[in-house]
Amino acid sequence: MKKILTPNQLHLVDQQTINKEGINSLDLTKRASSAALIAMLEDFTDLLKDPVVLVCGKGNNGADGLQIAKLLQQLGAKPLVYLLQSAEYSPDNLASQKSLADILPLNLTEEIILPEHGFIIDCLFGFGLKKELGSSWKPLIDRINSFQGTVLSIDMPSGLPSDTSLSVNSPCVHADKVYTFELPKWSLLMPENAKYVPAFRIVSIDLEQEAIQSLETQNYYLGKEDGQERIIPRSKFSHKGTYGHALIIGGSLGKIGAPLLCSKAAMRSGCGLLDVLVPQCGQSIIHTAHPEAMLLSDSGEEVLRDFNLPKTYQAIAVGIGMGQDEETIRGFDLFLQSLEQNQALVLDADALNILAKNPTWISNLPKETILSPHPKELSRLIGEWHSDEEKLLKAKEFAQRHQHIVLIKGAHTAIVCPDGSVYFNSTGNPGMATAGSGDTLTGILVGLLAQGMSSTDAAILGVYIHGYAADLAANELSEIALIASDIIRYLPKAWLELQR
Ligand SMILES: NC(=O)C1=CN([C@@H]2O[C@H](COP(=O)(O)OP(=O)(O)OC[C@H]3O[C@@H](n4cnc5c(N)ncnc54)[C@H](OP(=O)(O)O)[C@@H]3O)[C@@H](O)[C@H]2O)[C@@H](O)CC1
Ligand SMILES: [K+]
Repeated sequence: MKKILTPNQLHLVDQQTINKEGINSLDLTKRASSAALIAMLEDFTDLLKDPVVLVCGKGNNGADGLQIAKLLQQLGAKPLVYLLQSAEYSPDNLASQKSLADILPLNLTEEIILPEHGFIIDCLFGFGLKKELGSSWKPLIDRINSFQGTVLSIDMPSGLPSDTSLSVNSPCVHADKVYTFELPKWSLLMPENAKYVPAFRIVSIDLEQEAIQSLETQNYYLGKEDGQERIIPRSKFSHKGTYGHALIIGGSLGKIGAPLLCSKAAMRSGCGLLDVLVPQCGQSIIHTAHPEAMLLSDSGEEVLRDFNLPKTYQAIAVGIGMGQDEETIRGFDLFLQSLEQNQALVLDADALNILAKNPTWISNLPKETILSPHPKELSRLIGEWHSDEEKLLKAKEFAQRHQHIVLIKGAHTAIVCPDGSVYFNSTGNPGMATAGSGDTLTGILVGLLAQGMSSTDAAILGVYIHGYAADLAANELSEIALIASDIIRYLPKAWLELQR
């Protein structure tokens, strides 16, 4: 997994890379620039043929821009290069200026000339931005944002501080894509910054891994290897008992689809045996639609009432489609009280709503329960927030206080752990914003927990593979047409790909 570091830490890693390799800062800037250009050319082949304007600042982000301009010239392109007028350029910036013949002066009072189409490469500020940009920057940033072509930002969209969220009123480049060096930056992952960063690509520049390892952080970005290394291998002499017995509790009249999706996803994630506890109205539905699952009977006709568990389970998921009938709430309370402290548990949907209304019941949850709320359910649990940062802080405070895992679902779902670590997911797409998507995640989680995985590992692998299956599905079916059943349908492919 990749660490998410602060600007000071990033500077340190740059410095240690320079020291360890015995190179100078300009060498690293050149390396970064050519890596960024290669990535941009892979994504936008027209970059060599359409008009390109580089807008460069006075620091090393600007130096990157000047070096990219030089490389573009060497490839036969004729980019326009604007450089911010300043009395204090960084040394790399000054050195890079020398290698370019035609540099146009950029000052905040004069409008830059832009072509009708093509590209702007935004190199005004990278992670060196110390605070939000003042209003004097607004005309220039507005001009860039009014450009009809494609805006590519180097390292950061200029104006977006890398380690905090931006206040709504400060000027900031709305990039079409950001090419960020080596490690993802905190603010690129915040949903409220989506308008500045609709997409980003991490460009490796071979920074010193030892230096990165030595730095402390609680924030991580998940990659494929993090999913891969958590996969449970299946042994030749194993049997269904080896892979755990899971239980799914949920459903109510009109909402039997939720536990059905959940149970299918659980078995498609490798658990050996699965029981489903639904009210009577759902039993034949589950039996017919998911013959691999076994049914437990509840005396409730339309809603769950008994929560009567005849045996013990390696993992239980509860809440999906359950509703909040008085009888269900009473049964759920008794169920919580009956749980062993080491019971692996996932709570979703109405289980969370009931908990939010009865916060003292939270103390009955086994440690490291995974809570998988959608945003409304999350706010009922942790209270309202005014920014992504506040949301994360509140979720973290909740996770640490109660020693549970809280999922903040969305683009880059955050897995907030009891020790304060936060893992941001890298898979998934907007096609997942559809009914039943959360039920499939809960199914995957309980399926993994049943196999004996720790809650943190199950959350990391579960969230990753859920998004990965949805990405494979969207590639073939489109984000628009994607439905939750497709995520389950593509789980086998996702597991195969992840095992490669
Ligand atoms: N060898 C390396 O280090 C490598 C670095 N790399 C590249 O360098 C970038 C980091 O470079 P950087 O540290 O020079 O910072 P950068 O983002 O260019 O901006 C700093 C300038 O902005 C100014 N400034 C700040 N806030 C401001 C504000 N609110 N309003 C106005 N001005 C403000 C600040 O001025 P000051 O306040 O210090 O006077 C300073 O002049 C990084 O993102 C990556 O692209 C890669 O090539 C890999 C190798
Ligand atoms: K930039």
